[in-house]
Formats: sequence, structure tokens, C-alpha cells
Amino acid sequence: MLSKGFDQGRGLNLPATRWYRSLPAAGLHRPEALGPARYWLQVPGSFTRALKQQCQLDFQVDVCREGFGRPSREEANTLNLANRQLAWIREVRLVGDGRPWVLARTVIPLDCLQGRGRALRHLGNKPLGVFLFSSRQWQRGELETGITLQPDHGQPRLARRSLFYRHHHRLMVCEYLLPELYR
Ligand SMILES: C=C(O[C@@H]1C=C(C(=O)O)C=C[C@H]1O)C(=O)O
Repeated sequence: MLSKGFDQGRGLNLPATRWYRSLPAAGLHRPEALGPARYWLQVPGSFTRALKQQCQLDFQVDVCREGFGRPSREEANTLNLANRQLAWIREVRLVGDGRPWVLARTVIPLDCLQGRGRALRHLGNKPLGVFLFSSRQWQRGELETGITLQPDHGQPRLARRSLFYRHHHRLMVCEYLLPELYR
């Protein structure tokens, strides 16, 4: 059972994803990673900021689901969490000029939620990127490239993810590119 606050019904329904340390390695399996999508897969700094710059009218973060839940086994391994350990999970759509461009899933282990990290539970529609990149305490790790497995039409085919570190704390941000973003 998931704890109260995490609404299982309203999630992003993201396809299973295989993650690669290098973008060229991912490109061998899905060559479109090496085309125009490459810019978005590697854009440095805040993704929110880069996307806002492309929008003519407005940009917003649309929260689909947020609360305590269980990360997948693979996410737990990547974050060094015990299997079935709860974490704060946030799933959002990044919407620009009225259209969704990116789906993002963030897994925040409980130890990150203490002290100033309490704010992470109360972001609402404020982009997480603004919080992470406005604090010098959080450092981003290496970007990985994701290839989704058997995506349905309109589902994301490519993704990126990275860990963010603050002292011994770490959280994980995954960003799935909707095909319209780069086609
Ligand atoms: C990490 C960033 O934060 C973005 C905003 C998110 C949110 O508000 O949940 C999630 C993922 C990112 O696309 C960023 O801007 O780089």
C-alpha cells in the first residue's frame, strides 16, 4: 500500500526506460537521440530555464501527482535506497504556450526533506529547477540518456536523468521529452 497523499490513479504512466551513461551509446539503440533531440538531452543548467526561453507566451508546471510513494526497484538501486523504502515522488508536466513538452518525475529520499529540504514538499507549481539551481548547496551529477521501451504513439521515446547532491543527500530528476519538442 502507498501511504496517504500519493494518488496512484493520476500519474504520468511513463514507459519503462533503459538508461545509458553516454548519449552516443543510447544513440546506437535509438538514432533520433543524435538528431535535434540532442540539444535537449544535453542542455546544461536548468531545463525549466531552457524551456522557458523557447516559449513565446507562458510557461507553467502542471503537477500531476505528488506525495510519499515507493520508487521502482531500479530507482531505489540508483539512489542507494533500501528496496520498498518510501520517498517523496513528484510527477509534473512542463507546459509552454499551452502545450506539454516534457514529463518529469523526481524521486526525493526522506533524508532530503529535512531542514531547508522541507520546501521540497511544498513546491506546488513552482519549478523544482528554480529551487535546485538557486541554491549553491545542490550539485548536479552526470546526465544519463534514457531510451523508452515500446513507447505508445505520442509517448516519450527519449529521456534524461541525473542525480543532484547536497552533502551526503541525493535526489533524482528524470525528464522525458515529448516528441513534439524536437521534431
Ligand atoms: C531539475 C529541473 O527541474 C525541472 C522542474 C521539475 C518540477 O518542477 O518538478 C522537474 C524536473 C525539471 O524538468 C530543471 O529545471 O532542470
